[in-house]
Amino acid sequence: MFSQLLSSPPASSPAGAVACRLSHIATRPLIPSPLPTRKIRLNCIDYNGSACTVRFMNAVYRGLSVGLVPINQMKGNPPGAIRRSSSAEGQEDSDKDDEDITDDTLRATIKQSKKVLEMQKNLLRQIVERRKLISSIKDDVAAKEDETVSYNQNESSFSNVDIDNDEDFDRTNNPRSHSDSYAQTTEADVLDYGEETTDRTEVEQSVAETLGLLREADLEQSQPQDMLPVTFEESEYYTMNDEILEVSAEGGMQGSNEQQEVPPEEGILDSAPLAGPNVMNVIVVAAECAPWSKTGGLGDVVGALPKALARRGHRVMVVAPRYGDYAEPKEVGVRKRYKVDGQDTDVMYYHAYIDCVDFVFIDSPVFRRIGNDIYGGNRLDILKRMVLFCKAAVEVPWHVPCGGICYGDGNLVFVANDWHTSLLPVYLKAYYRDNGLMIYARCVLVIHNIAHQGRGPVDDFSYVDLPGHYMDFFKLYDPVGGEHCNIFAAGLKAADRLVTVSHGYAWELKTPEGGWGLHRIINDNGWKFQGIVNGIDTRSWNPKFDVYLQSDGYTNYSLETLQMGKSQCKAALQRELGLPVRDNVPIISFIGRLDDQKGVDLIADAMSWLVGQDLQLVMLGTGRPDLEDMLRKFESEHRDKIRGWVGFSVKMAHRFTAGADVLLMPSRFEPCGLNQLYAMMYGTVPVVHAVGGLRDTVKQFDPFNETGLGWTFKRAKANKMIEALGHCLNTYRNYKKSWEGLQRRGMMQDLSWDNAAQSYEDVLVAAKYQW
Ligand SMILES: Nc1ncnc2c1ncn2[C@@H]1O[C@H](COP(=O)(O)OP(=O)(O)O[C@H]2O[C@H](CO)[C@@H](O)[C@H](O)[C@H]2O)[C@@H](O)[C@H]1O
Repeated sequence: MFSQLLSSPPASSPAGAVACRLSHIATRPLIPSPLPTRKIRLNCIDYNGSACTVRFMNAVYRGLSVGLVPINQMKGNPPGAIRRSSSAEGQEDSDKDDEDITDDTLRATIKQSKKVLEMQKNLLRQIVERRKLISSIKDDVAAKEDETVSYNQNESSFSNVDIDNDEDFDRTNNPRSHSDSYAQTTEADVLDYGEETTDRTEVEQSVAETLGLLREADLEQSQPQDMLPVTFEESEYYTMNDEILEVSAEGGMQGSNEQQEVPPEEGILDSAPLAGPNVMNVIVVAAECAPWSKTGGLGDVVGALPKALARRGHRVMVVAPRYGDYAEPKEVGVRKRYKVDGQDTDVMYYHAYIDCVDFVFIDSPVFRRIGNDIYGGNRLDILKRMVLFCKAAVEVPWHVPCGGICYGDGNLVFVANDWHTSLLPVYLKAYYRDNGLMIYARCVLVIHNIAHQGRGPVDDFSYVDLPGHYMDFFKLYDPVGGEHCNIFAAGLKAADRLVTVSHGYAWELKTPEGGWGLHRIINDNGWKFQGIVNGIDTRSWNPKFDVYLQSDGYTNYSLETLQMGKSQCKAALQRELGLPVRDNVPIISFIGRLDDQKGVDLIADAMSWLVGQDLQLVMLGTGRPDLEDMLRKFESEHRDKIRGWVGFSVKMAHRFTAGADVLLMPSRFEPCGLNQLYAMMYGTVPVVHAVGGLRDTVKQFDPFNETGLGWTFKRAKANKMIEALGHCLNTYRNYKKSWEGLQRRGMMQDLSWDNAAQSYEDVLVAAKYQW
């Protein structure tokens, strides 16, 4: 099929660049026939050195390259019919067309193509400008609408403020508002050019689609049902007049001197796919995905890693439950039925395409209205939800057409996350691969936190709906739980590869203390296990672009404006929390789930020392009721120094990070930790327990060599934490230059997901070729 067209062009072929550039197409799954296409013409040179008009057949639509076929061979031929078709008729047509093409035609063609490219360049510039404009207008509007809880010392305490999850996510719309603004930009652009010729509109639309700008709804409105949008690949090479021009999706032709001030990581490729021939279909499956659903770091990872994989050229989908009425995802009109505990349960699918990633949400009554309590309910309720979710998720590549075409099961790797989706690799094996289906699909399982495993009595096995011999995957004995059914254990055994979120945690997981009963299984599967340190979403967690710093006296800042910007944010935070506004008092912050893991009790143990210092302590968290009460109590006892914000507020998490001088993370264990990474990005110096990912990411400050990023303490004990904090405060107060050095080194790191995505790609490739 297309591989015949695209592989091994004659060495002399001027079209070699086109062909080689698109060679990864051959590795993609087969596409359904008849292939829905929409005509867009690109004049270029074929393998024989002749001019030809090529037509993208839904080509590279939404990251999936499905074909590049010379238009003169499309006439009457199915997609598989290619230039060197053995069909006599095809050969005749082809020869005749070749003869018709003269040098003049070629010159005219090249001229026309140049015009088209110039037009694209202009359009791209306009899109970038409009997107900036619209998103700044939207941010202003959002900022005005944003509920601000102004603190009144005489009235209420912050510790009484519980932030409603949904409400907060509504206010946390920023990643989504970007996508909205894309969509609006596109609408505006399309309107502007509404009077133009069809050809031009097609090109513009394709460019807009390249940028991920068109929403599903836009496409439905603007095109006949049977025509799918076409697009140039995010960044494509065209051979023109022996020149290779690279069209950058961001700012027109590469090499242009224009400097655009836009947030990084917009999910838009500005170069050829970095993954090269390793381009794959990747489906990330998780119980939460920010900004739609988030209880902690898992949501952040699932919201960001897929975009980084997409930037490398992979076709990437995220599958998560639909907990609420999300604005962007639209129903795809597919309904499927799965058995859970003997009962038929219907699911529907919602889809949105944002930042080059397909987000698919599985809708069922069991997921609705639990957005504020994703892991709530009794053990069996949660288990049944996860059975349904995993059964549905594993079939998504067959049932959910993303951009009109299902992913299919070829060249496919699932990435499951934590125990909630550990049934996925088991189902993939038991239902499909054991039966000769989906034999090329693989599953990588990522461990974000081994403390939660989906443990239950052995009888729980009856709910997972698997053949009896699979019991061995689940049955586990350990001194704590006795003989029990362990969902995570089954996933670890069945997955093709295992990843955890830092090197330190990878090591800890192999120990009895760190493996929480699963260390033996992890050791047995050590050959397929490795650590990859998380990255961060440097668009939403970036002091330069942070939308939560654009109102209430906060300000965006960067390395260049660090001192002024940060002290303005500090003053704004003190004002917002009703603390004395003083620039020279250090603010220490804590953000996190209030549970054993995060070591908030160490802060309690150190309270008398803390309140004896000239400092301000601000804590944001939700979780165990006794720890929530503790926060409230600290605040009421030390109103001049301490604020304990009980609730989940993404806005306040950003503002704490920007306004504080120090982030305290006394976690007992920490697989990776994202808050310390966010803190460093904002010039906030971390003081952490040297464990798991915290040890990997926070290098101890060395005052003699002026190196390091913060302070670490080796044991999770209050006195050790106090010691580290003491050094930290001494440096803050007496060694301003060293302090600034710490801040700057933290901010200058590349903490983006791009590095981690590359390592994930290696794992995906290893899984793909593993039998
Ligand atoms: N009250 C609150 N209001 C608003 N935001 C709040 C909040 N409490 C926490 N958050 C946010 O939730 C996230 C927490 O992420 P972490 O990685 O620090 O921990 P978590 O234990 O949830 O994640 C697990 O998975 C991640 C991802 O792999 C690992 O980094 C980590 O070590 C592991 O325990 C951050 O974005 C933080 O700002």
